[in-house]
Amino acid sequence: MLNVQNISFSYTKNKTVINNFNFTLNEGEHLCVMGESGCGKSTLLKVIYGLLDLKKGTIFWKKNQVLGPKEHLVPGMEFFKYVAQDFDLMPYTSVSENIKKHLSRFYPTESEKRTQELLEVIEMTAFEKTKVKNLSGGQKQRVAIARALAKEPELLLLDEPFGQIDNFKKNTLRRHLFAYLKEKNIACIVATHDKNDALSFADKLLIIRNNKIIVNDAPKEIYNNPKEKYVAALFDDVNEITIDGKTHLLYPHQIKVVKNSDKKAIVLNSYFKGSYWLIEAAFQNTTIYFNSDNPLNDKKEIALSF
Ligand SMILES: Nc1ncnc2c1ncn2[C@@H]1O[C@H](COP(=O)(O)OP(=O)(O)OP(=O)(O)O)[C@@H](O)[C@H]1O
Repeated sequence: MLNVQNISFSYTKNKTVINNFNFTLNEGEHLCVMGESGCGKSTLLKVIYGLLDLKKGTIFWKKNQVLGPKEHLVPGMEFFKYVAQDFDLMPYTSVSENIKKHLSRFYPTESEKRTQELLEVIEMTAFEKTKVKNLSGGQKQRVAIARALAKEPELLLLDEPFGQIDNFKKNTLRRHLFAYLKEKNIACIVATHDKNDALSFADKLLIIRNNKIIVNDAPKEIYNNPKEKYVAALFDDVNEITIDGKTHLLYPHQIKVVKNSDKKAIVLNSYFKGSYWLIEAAFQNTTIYFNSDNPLNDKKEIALSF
């Protein structure tokens, strides 16, 4: 189990980036870390991997304490792997050599089998002989993930793992990768801006705001009962609507157009979203967003139900 206890970290004296974080993660569990840009997601991964020295607190993986560069000559924990945003690969060697570099040369058959297995997970079998320098950003990102998995770490730390990968590939890669991690009982922590990483695949979701953890729970709980607008806005457009003196946070799919109601709005815009339209409308001195099967005419008055 990963046990993060009362940790704090700052790069400079007067600005704390991680302020008293506490959480645990079991073996094989999958945690997503979300929050606005600059809130400290990447820093948290680096601290857990042992690349930075903590100001306060402790991190343990089972009985082993994670130590920073001050106390650990070669930074980075042996049973962890960390894939940074700038995946540092060997550009002049092939995709399969990059993966194999981390496998034992004494067992060539095993090593080849494992490389093939990982090439399949990242859907790069066709590129096994291609030099890394000739790959696209997204392809390099996939090779970096396979390389990190080569030695089967106990904990995998991924920083925006699908940031450079197109939607089509991203969806299959996510499914393959997270199923593979579960099958091998590899725990993982993913720093992401993408709600799909969290909602469909994470066991737990941790949300950071102003350098503090504000929520740590199952993604479904957080999505269904967002504690504040900041949290709901990580998943979708969110409407803050006051009804009878009480403020409600509503996602666009929770507002419907009806024939009659006392809640009237004026349509401002309709945005095509593929399988539905997102309607922008003026309601009680504020702008709201909701979904509709069809576009609505600008300036039209409509009745809504929440
Ligand atoms: N090496 C550094 N030296 C000083 N400050 C840094 C350093 N790296 C990051 N920071 C600052 O620490 C804060 C947290 O940065 P971090 O990269 O962890 O955020 P993040 O949540 O991962 O952001 P993003 O989502 O944009 O990747 C930011 O204010 C950033 O400017």
